[in-house]
Amino acid sequence: MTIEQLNANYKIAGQLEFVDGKGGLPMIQVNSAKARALISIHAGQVLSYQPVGEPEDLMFLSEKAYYQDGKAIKGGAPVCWPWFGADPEGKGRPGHGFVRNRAWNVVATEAMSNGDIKVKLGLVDTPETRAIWPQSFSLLQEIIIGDALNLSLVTRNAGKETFSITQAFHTYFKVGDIARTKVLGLEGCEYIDKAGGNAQKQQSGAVTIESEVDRIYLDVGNTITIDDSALSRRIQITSQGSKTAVVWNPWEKISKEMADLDDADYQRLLCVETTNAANNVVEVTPGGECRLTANYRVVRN
Ligand SMILES: O=P(O)(O)OC[C@H]1O[C@H](O)[C@H](O)[C@@H](O)[C@@H]1O
Repeated sequence: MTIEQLNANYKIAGQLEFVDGKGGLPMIQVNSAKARALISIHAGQVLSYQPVGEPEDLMFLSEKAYYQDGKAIKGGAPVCWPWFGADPEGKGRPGHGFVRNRAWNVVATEAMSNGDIKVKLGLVDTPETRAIWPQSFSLLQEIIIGDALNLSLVTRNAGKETFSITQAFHTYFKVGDIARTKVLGLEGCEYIDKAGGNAQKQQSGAVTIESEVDRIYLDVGNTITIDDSALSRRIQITSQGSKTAVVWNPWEKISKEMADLDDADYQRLLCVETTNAANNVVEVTPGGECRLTANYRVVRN
């Protein structure tokens, strides 16, 4: 659909419109009484979210991000699906699955009675996706933009066999200064230290970032908080349908190596990802569905 057709079908006057985004990718701009947001239909990815009255975006979005078919957009809330991390079958398929670098469809937009804006984006299997992953599926992402940002990813098995998935909202949060940022809520959790030879360790106290951090926390609770003293804010992440969480910061060397990150970006980003990863594999039976939800809210004292 063209931008004109999308606007004719789904625009919400004064609050939501479709625009030609960077790289000519179609995007959704939300500007309501509660918040501003930018969503890329390509990749089904929220790129920006800022509640009214908050001085800063919640999300980090790289100045050097790619905006092209076949590439992931570095920043915002990428969707990793139907696997998190490297190809689980070692066949050389793309890391983090294949839905974060292809076009999704607009399913619906809605102005809710409480002033929130709801956007539904979808993706179903095609010959192209079945060549990568031989399953019939229907994926629906519900994005609710209000005082908080609520993301839900609903996986439906449209085939005849049970399939297994891992998945993530691989969200990049903006932080004022990584050296003054802590992650709370993971105290005492076991984690797989991907930057440390996949050793299993136990978290003692708050998570602080002083070098590359790439960890899958296991059996986590449903609330994790980013405490960012440089921006004087805390971001509360509440999840449902997830028993693992990933904390990632590339630190200096990887920031320099990644062409879609600026050298110093590790100082201003932190990924805290709501996941089904590692041992938290989810089975979806024919006709069945599973739902992964992440809710992001700025909390001030
Ligand atoms: O650069 P990407 O493919 O988006 O991946 C960025 C990072 O994502 C996750 O957090 C993984 O745990 C990391 O191992 C990976 O490096």
